[in-house]
Amino acid sequence: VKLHEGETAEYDEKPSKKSPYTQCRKVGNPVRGRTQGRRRSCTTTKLEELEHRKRAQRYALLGPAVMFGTRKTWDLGHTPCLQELWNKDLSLDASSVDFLISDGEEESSFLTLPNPVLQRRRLTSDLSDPALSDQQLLIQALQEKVCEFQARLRSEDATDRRLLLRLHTPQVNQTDTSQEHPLTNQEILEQDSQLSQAGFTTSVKRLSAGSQRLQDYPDIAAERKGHAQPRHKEVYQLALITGLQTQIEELEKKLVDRTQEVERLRSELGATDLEKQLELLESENQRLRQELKSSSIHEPAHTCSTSTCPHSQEAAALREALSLCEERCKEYERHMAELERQLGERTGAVDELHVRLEEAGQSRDKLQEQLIHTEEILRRHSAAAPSQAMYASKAAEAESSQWKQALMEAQARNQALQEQLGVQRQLLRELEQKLHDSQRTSSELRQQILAYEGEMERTRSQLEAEVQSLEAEKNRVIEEAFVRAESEMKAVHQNLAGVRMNLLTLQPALRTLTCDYNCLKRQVLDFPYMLQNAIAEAKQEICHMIAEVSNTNQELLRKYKREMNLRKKCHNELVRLKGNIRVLCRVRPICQEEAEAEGKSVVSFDSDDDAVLYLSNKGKLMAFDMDKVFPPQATQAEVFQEVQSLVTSCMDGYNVCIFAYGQTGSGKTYTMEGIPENPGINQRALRLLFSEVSEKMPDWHYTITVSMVEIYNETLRNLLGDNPSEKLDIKMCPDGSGQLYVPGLTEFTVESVEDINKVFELGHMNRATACTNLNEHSSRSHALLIVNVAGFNSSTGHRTSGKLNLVDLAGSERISKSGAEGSRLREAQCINKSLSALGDVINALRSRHSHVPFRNSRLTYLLQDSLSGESKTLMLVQVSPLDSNIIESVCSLKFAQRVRTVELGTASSSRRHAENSSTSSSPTHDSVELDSPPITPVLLPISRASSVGSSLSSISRISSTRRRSQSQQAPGVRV
Ligand SMILES: Nc1ncnc2c1ncn2[C@@H]1O[C@H](COP(=O)(O)OP(=O)(O)OP(=O)(O)O)[C@@H](O)[C@H]1O
Repeated sequence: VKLHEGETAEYDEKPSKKSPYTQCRKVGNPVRGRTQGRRRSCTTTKLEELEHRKRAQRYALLGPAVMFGTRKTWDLGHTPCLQELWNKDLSLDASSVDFLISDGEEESSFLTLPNPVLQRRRLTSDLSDPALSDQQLLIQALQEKVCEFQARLRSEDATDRRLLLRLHTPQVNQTDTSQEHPLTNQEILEQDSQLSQAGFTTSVKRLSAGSQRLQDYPDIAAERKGHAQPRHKEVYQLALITGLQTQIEELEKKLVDRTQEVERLRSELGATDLEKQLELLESENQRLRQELKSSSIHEPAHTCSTSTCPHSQEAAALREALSLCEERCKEYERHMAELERQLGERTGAVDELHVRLEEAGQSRDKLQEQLIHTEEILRRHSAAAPSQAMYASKAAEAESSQWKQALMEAQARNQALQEQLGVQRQLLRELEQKLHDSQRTSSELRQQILAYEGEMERTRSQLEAEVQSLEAEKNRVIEEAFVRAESEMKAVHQNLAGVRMNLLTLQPALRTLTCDYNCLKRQVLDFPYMLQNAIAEAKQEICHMIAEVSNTNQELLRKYKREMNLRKKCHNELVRLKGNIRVLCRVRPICQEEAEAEGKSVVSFDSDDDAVLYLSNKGKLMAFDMDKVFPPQATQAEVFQEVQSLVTSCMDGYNVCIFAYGQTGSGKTYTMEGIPENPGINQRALRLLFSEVSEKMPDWHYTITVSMVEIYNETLRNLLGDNPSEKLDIKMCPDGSGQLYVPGLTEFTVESVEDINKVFELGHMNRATACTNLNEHSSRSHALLIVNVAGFNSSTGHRTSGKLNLVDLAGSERISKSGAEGSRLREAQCINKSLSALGDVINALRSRHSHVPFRNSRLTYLLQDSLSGESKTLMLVQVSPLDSNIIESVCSLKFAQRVRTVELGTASSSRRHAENSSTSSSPTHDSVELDSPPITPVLLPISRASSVGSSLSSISRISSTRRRSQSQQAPGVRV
């Protein structure tokens, strides 16, 4: 501070309007060629200046602001020249550097330039002046800003400039060879170096060059020399402007870069590719269109030629496909046009961006021009007055802020444009993708079109070949037809000649025929009237005859009904006469194993009488008389035909009982149930009932219900119930009707054969579940199928109720023979007891006992209503033809014959014999005397023979006679 003050004092002691630089020059000039005294004083001054410069060098190291004020050329302040220098900055050569150093002045004068540090100190001292303090503060602020702005710009050029300076240093040294100031040059170089390092070298050089220009205007220079300090301010302002220019340049560069980048991106984004693709697609579309046109041109002719061809349908299909392809092509063309339009829009947007960029460039140029203009104004104003300079600098600062704002806006615009560019790029990518898709689709379509074309070509060739062949065929046929026509024409001509000849001869005949025709015509005209009369007469006759026939029919129907009633009465009378119990015998065939084992049948038949059965027992022939005997070859149908009249009786309200009796294995179950492929009486009876029911419709309505029970060891089981093991009981109806019923017995209403099959299946299944061995179990139990038939005549209101009991009895067995014990013995005892009870009941019934022992067994108790009253009973005795079973066969046959004989006896004698034989009529085989010969009259307790006093032969004869008379009556009697 002392030094500054001292220096300031020094300058204050020499108040002058000239700048220190001018002062120095004026002081320095006499040094070279004037008086010694003056040289001495000048030497002293130089020494002081050197001292100052040393100090300034030290201060120059403090920072760029200090260094900035150390060069003498900073007071030039010619803005245009500065601009020129700026523009020519890179073209500085050795001469300019030389000029920079020597600038046409003496080395001493250069060296005696006032120290900028002193000048700065002068400025600092000026701060004490209140009038200039604001201005100086503003200038200092501007200086700092300029320093900041220029620091970046100058750092790039610093190295180059320094190198240039060093290259020209020898010249400078040569120029400044003054012996008096050997260290001054070195110091200057050091200063330059330091300035270069600080980035101000360029500005200094420019300013040095400007000083040269300043010398071209001596008056202005002189004036400015007198205002050293204001010039420094101008320099600062210029530096500020320079900094702003630098920024503008940078922004310009950025703009240029962005523009180039936009261009590059445009090229990279494939605008040209898109255009190429568009061109390709357009050319492809053009080609396809031409192909389609050509194909459509060829198509009609082809169609016409092949309209009658069998391939026309195929061709039509191909044409259809082709039209579809055309439509698709059109659609893709439209799509392409849309894409082109979008591309045009994108191109327009890019052009618009270009325009905006150009506008930005123009605005930038305008800003530059404004800047130049402002600089000029500033320069002028700075030259005019410091206050104006300050104002100008303020304005420049304000403008610079505006420029900054403008630049920021430009940057923002640029950013927005870049974003738009990104969007456009994305859109272009999408369009590119769409174009790829379109290309792919068009290629596929092209392939399809090619395929169709190939197909059409093939079809066309085929059609052409066919057309050719057809034409050849046509020509051949035409030729043949022509030849044939010619020959026919010849024949026709010949015929025509003959016909002409005939015509001449036929004319008289024609006249005759015409007469005949006229006669016939008259007759034809009269014919409708005649026909009408004849029809009316015929109608009358027909009506008369129909009435007669109708009357006859009525009479016949009445007679038929009367006869039917008579027949029914006769049938019932016949049954009554025959007895309500009929006995049939069936001999089962010998199976293969039995034939192989024994192969001997002891049964024989009378060929003249089918009611007699012979048994050969130990060489003696035993004859048994039955109502009918079925030999082994008798079929199920034949057996059923014999019993069907009884079955239909239940529809008239009778109770019917059909039971099969015989030893085990004699064929009882086969006869009653049969086998699935050849059903027995049970199923056939129900089928017959169904057919009768349908026949009697609609006068009669019948309801058929079915129950199935089993009697095993005197226990009643419900075979159609949910629990077949449950024991049932037989009870008397509480209504006092005397009817029996079984509480809990299941009844099924059946209406079809399917229902019957289901019922039988269920009963069979329940019977099987109740035992371990069904066959054995079935042999030891009685199976009953109970069918109730209830009828109602809707016209007469008459009701009927009948019951059909179909019984498969357990097999009779000789206990003494089988030697059964335990449970088997009990089973046999139960079976024998029930069979004995059955025999007793039958005997009592046929003997018309007042008491019939129905309750002696479950079986007879259950069959009570079917065995008593008006009920009808049929016993089927099953016999085995084997010799090993002859005893059982004899017992069974004897039992059957007793039953039948009792029935045929007189009532009184029957009753008597029945009473006498009530115990002996039991069918148990143990009662048969096997050792004694089975003489029939003896064994028959109350035989028909005893009543009529005849032998076996007489019995057979009588039986045969009855059978024959019965069979003679049968056609009219049987229902
Ligand atoms: N008329 C016939 N034609 C052909 N085979 C028969 C005939 N009668 C019986 N059979 C056969 O003889 C065998 C015994 O018959 P089935 O079982 O009907 O005797 P069963 O008297 O019912 O015996 P069980 O008292 O033990 O029940 C069976 O195999 C059966 O098919």
